[in-house]
Amino acid sequence: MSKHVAFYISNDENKKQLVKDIISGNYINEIKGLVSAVFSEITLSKFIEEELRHGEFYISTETRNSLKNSSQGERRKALLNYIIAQNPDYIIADNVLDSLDINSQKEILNTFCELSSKHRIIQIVNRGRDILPFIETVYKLPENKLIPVQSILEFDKDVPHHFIKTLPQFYKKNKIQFKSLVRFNKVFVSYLERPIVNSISWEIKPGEFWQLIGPNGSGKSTLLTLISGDNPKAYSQDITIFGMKKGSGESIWDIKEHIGYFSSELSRSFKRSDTVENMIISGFLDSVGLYKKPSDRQILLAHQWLLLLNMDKVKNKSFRFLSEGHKRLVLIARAMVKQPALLILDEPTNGLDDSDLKLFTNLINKIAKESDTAIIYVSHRKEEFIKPDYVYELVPGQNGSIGKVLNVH
Ligand SMILES: Nc1ncnc2c1ncn2[C@@H]1O[C@H](COP(=O)(O)OP(=O)(O)OP(=O)(O)O)[C@@H](O)[C@H]1O
Repeated sequence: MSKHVAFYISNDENKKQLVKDIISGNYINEIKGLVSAVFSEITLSKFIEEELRHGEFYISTETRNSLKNSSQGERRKALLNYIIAQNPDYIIADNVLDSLDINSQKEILNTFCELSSKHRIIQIVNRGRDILPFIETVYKLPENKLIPVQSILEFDKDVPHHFIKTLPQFYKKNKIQFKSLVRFNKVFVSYLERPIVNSISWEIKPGEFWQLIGPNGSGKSTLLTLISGDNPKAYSQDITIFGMKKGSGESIWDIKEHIGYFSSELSRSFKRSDTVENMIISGFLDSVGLYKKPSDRQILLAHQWLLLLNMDKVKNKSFRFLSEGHKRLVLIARAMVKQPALLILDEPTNGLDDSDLKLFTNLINKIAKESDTAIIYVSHRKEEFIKPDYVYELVPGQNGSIGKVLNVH
């Protein structure tokens, strides 16, 4: 078998099991008993858990921050440096380019290219375009059998991914009509005296579709937490959310009521075995699991979403056993059932395979077109299928990132 190989898998395949099987030498006999290191989200989550449990940093970032308080990109860079210091015989690299801005992608690619001259690299990948340049053979794993992929074109099979029905239009009685959803006026945030964002003036109006971009650590998630009410630093700033000035006595629920939220981490955090239908209905209550009897109207609306997603036949199945792509569709429906004024999508396509990516982005474009919900879509990748109305870019500087509205048309 060639030295550097990739396993091209879909979101349906069990990645944890695959990593175990690789390490135990089930697929590549020569690596049995050698020292491995795994570069993946799962490894990072384990280190973050250790940090929380023992209060000790096993890995720290360039800014000497804990992993928990670091941005996604900073975490990945820190993990790679840690792995290099361990000097393993081989590295299993899972979704290498996820969560990284273009410059960090280049940096990590270069590092992996250098590493490949000394260490065997085994890549796990679910997007054709992410296959590392030095990979010699790509395998698929139908029924756990290794089948070499003959041509890269195999990844671009054009499967139809449309949603035929229109979006459920079951409007809320007494729906509040906002003039403006989010208004930041010269917002400044620092952590431990390090300025993060500086003089951010940004307004989001009803129905607008914004993409928020900026390199790793530029403050994108920080801005989202200022909006969603999770960041106490918002109170000392001139921020108005849904017509309420921050610090004017509004509760976190006054804000959350109007926000639908989705991140790729969210789909991993649901570990209970709720049905697909209950999962959607729980979006009305912002709860994990369903503790109240839903109303007829709530059930009807959830069914309309199930029909739209073509998932009415699996409504009684456990959410946990859906493919990653289908889980995300259900979680978008969950975020949308209450017809929020604002839908926040934080790196929503991380880890999606080629096929699920198309399905997912089609749903987002449909929501942008057919509903009056405004969208903030945070992503590093230029998602070719996503068509925002506006792009807001965070540009880092010594005094924190400043914001720029880019012309997309
Ligand atoms: N609670 C905190 N304490 C200390 N530093 C923090 C905290 N939260 C965020 N930071 C720092 O603020 C900076 C901005 O982080 P943020 O997560 O907003 O960036 P980002 O643009 O979303 O990055 P990425 O794209 O990599 O996720 C980072 O350097 C991060 O380490």
